[in-house]
Amino acid sequence: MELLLEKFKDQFHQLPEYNGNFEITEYRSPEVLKKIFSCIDLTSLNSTDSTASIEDFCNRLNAFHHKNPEMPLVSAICVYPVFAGVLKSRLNKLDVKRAVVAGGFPSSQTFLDLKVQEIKKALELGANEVDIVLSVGEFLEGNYSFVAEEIKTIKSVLEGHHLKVILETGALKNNQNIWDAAILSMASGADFIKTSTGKLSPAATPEAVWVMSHAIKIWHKETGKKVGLKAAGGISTTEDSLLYYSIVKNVLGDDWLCPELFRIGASRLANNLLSDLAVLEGKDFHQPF
Ligand SMILES: O=C[C@H](O)COP(=O)(O)O
Repeated sequence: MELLLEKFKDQFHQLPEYNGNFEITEYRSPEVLKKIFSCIDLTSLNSTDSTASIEDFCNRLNAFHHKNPEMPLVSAICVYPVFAGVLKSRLNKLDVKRAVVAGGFPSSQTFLDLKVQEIKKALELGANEVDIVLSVGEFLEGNYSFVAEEIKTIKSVLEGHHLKVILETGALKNNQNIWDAAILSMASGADFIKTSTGKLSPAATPEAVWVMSHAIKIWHKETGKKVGLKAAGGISTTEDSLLYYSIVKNVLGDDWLCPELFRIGASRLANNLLSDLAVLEGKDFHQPF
């Protein structure tokens, strides 16, 4: 793994300076807002979540789509693993992914066999996407092979379902580490790389997403593989989401702007997008989420 990271270091040093100049006003249209809505992993990750509250969450999604069939579906509902069965039973009529955060989320500080057991159990209950957190402490110590082996082991039990690896960019200290964590995760089988758990500050930042987008671009150039990007944590306004949309569009291009390759994980964004869409289209969505 060290050799691989070394090989990609040169490309990191050749990145242009990050200047933060990403246009968003030109993208503020119903079409783009709907596209972003379709890329949301609608998230509920609260200590207070319960079977009843997640059932209610699913019922609200079902009711919203029943009332607004012209609206795209969100990409996924993302919950704790213990609720995977609720998603399976309550969302069986909607074509949305059933995502769980697993593997000792959000710290990742537990034994690999327990991580695997938790994930297998969630899959049995009906999860079909899994978000895990990279072992940040071991990564910062330079134990790259250990971190990579964990990800590979988890990927091997997923039966082809998508694995999203959370880098927890806010804990990685600098862009070189973000780049290395992105390359390590992609080399170990991540289908998506994701910025943050949302449980630590800073969460997603435009600069981290810019670095990760470039890593994905280089990885695609070198290997031919398209890895997705998920920005998550603290993204709540339409403006925030347009900024991430703009960064991905500028670095990776339109090909990446689809639910297969771009996600925004958020617990508060959907309502705000819908109320801005309501203003643009003269509708009323009643803040359903
Ligand atoms: O994975 C998703 C994040 O935990 C969501 O964070 P958020 O609650 O700040 O939107």
